[in-house]
Amino acid sequence: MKKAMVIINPSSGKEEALNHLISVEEFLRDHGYEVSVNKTAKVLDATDFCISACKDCYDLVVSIGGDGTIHETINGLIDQEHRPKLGVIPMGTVNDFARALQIPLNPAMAIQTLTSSKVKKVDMGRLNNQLFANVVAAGSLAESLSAVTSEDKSKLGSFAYIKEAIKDLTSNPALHLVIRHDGQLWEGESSLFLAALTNSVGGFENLAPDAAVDDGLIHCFIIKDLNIFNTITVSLSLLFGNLKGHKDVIYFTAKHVSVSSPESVRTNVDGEEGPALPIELSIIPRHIEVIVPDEE
Ligand SMILES: Nc1ncnc2c1ncn2[C@@H]1O[C@H](COP(=O)(O)OP(=O)(O)OP(=O)(O)O)[C@@H](O)[C@H]1O
Repeated sequence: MKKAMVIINPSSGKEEALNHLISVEEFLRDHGYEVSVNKTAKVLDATDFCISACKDCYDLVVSIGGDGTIHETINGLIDQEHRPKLGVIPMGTVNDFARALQIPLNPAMAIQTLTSSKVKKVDMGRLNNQLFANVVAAGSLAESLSAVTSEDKSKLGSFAYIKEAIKDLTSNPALHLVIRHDGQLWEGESSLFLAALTNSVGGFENLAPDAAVDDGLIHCFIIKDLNIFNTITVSLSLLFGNLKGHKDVIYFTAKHVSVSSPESVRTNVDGEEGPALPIELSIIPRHIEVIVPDEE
């Protein structure tokens, strides 16, 4: 019999994940799976559950939660001989990973995709010794994005990030960053460095419109030191999907990137607080298999 492990974060989004648990279990059982359910209670529980799913040769791991839960789940796949397929029921406030893969944000519809015959091989990023699925951000802005409250995200959606960004860019100085990418060097003052694997970042599905989930590339944006006027124009470019065309934004793609700073700088990884600089980023092409909706 096929085996599915459900990893559910009851605290994600508006704390409604548990309302959908029985439907997920019933749907999987009706489709021939033996189902085990693991509820997360604290940081890294999802990673530990996913490691045991790999060791016990599960066919499928279903992550019910937000991008942070997916981040912790995929980190259980590192260096495992057997890697189950991943199914996603988006229950977070932003759900970038689901958006990028066109997985329905409506939970009842997302459940139906779990038996889709379409499986997509998706790139993963490696940051030092962990994986990331969506985005790494560094700079004072990244630190304040980590501080966006769940309450604000639920109320304002992606605009919670714009609100925090404008507050940050108008009050904090830019940082000195040293960025090496595929043999090239950029050094200067920057308000934010972003490395994206998918088109959707912070709920803005247009942030990196060229980023395909399986293109083997890290899509990088260096946002230079901004004054208040440029902060507004950069925010508008972001909204209208032309961030890379803004005169104060440097855009490039790479397979290896290192970021360091003489200052003490923290990062944000897949929406959660990440390690301090320096960081090394690389791409692991088509590393995990995600169940996505069948073609219309
Ligand atoms: N039972 C729990 N109570 C509180 N926090 C939890 C629990 N289980 C896991 N966590 C933590 O929740 C965070 C992940 O939340 P997740 O990102 O899934 O939801 P979200 O923040 O609402 O969604 P999004 O990232 O899409 O905005 C991780 O830091 C994880 O360690």
